[in-house]
Amino acid sequence: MLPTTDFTATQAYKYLADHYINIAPKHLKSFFDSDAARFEKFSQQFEDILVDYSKNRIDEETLALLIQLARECGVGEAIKAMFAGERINVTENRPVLHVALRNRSNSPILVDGQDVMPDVNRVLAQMKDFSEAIISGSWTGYTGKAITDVVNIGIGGSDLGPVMVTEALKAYKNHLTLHFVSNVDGTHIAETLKTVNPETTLFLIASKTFTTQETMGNAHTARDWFIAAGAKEEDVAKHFAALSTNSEGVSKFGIDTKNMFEFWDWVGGRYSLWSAIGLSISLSIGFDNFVELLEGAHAMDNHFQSTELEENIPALLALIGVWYNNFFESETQAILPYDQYMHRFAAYFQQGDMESNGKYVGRDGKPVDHSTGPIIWGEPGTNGQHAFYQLIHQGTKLIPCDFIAPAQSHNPIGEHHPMLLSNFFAQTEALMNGKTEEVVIDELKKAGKSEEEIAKIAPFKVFEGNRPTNSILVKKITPRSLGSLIAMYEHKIFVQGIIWNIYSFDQWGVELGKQLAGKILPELKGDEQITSHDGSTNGLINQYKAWR
Ligand SMILES: O=P(O)(O)OC[C@H]1O[C@@H](O)[C@H](O)[C@@H](O)[C@@H]1O
Repeated sequence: MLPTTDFTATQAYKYLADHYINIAPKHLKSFFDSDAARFEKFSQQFEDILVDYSKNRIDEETLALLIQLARECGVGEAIKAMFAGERINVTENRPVLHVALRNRSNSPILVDGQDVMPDVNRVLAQMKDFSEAIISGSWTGYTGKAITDVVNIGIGGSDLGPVMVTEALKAYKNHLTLHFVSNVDGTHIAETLKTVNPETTLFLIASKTFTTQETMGNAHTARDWFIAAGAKEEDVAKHFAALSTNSEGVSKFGIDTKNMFEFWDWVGGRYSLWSAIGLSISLSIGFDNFVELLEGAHAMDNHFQSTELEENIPALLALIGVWYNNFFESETQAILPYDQYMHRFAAYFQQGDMESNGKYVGRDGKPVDHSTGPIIWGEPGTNGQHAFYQLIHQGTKLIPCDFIAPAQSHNPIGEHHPMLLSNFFAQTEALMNGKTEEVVIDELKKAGKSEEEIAKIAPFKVFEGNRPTNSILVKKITPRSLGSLIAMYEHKIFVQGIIWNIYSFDQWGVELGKQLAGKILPELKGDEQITSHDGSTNGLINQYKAWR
């Protein structure tokens, strides 16, 4: 079971609080000035991924204390408990075993004495056969034509992972066109259906619970559209498949359970892209590439499981995050991929991180007395540079940033990639070093400005720097390296949840809004005035009724 250590009561926390007083006034630049080997000391390479965390406001003592903190909080024991299939998702009484989905070593993982690997392998084999049949065209639609378009209907974890990965690995994509419908806003499904042909479209209804309002609404609309186009009930089997844990719900919807790709309640929605939920990935890039993605994640799992904390990449990233979150009191964490294909990576980890660690109740059932999960955000470079980097460079908030870039581009056109990478390198350097007043004045003098002009403008051109970043340089974004990267962030989130003494694998916080929407929906039907809510909610509903 997981420990319930109050992390602010640990010895290491107290040491870190004192140590922070020494580190806070130091400029990041000075750490490099005083240690020629800093890059070697504060970077780790895992396969084709180099993680450089040397541009952080840490020294060797900081890391040693953070590692002591991890030990006092039982991170090592927690890792063992997760991989052993213990029910560490206590509030839902479930194990947390997305690692089993990519357990390529096939070593047994027991849940209640039962090895889960035969089931995992069975569904993988089913995904392989299905993907091959669809891709090769041997699976045909109701008029005998091969499938050309795949529409994944799902939301949250049943959407974001497949979207992010199929986009990130677009360079590996085959002839199938992928579409993703998530929003219950009718516009999403309507605009998608305009672009596809019922005879050649496969719908994947992706929902762990098969009860999610948005997904069920979109799935029914897709089915009605399919039938209205001239297909018969019995044709549904050729065009609809379900990715779910709920076989009863799937049959009720009218999908033959032969077309159901199963997963299990020990797979969290936001950790499910490795499961049957990844079928759209396998269809888009082929099953062999999907397996490569799993292999990459498995390699990172092995690293995470067997490497001492001092060299454990997910743990180190987690600890550095805790340092900023709880000692520097930074509120957010930016994820900035310098890779256009990875344009949904930050959005994916908004769910991954914020749904996991956005909690104020500790594992002891009491409100915590410290800050927990950060606000995750980001956009691909260089777009972000021309939008929000101003605040990162000169704003009043400390924003730790992860910069991610591939050394090799899938589209090495002219000078584009060196241009992109020059920005990747320049930004972290600029954020660290800043620009002193002296340099600014010198530049202005050289530009022929008068003393008076210089005095007026110089303060605005100074950058204080000292802004921390991690740089994650990947040789190339391949299915394998992407798998490792995703797993790296998943485990980082896990370690932080353990340290913050919260449960990272439930999501009760999304329930209240759903419940209230369920109550409000029938109230929207008639024309009568609504008075059952507070003044604001009543006023808004009644105005909606007047205007619709
Ligand atoms: O896959 P399902 O059951 O339709 O759920 C979709 C999403 O539903 C949300 O309510 C949950 O917060 C997410 O974690 C989940 O991924």
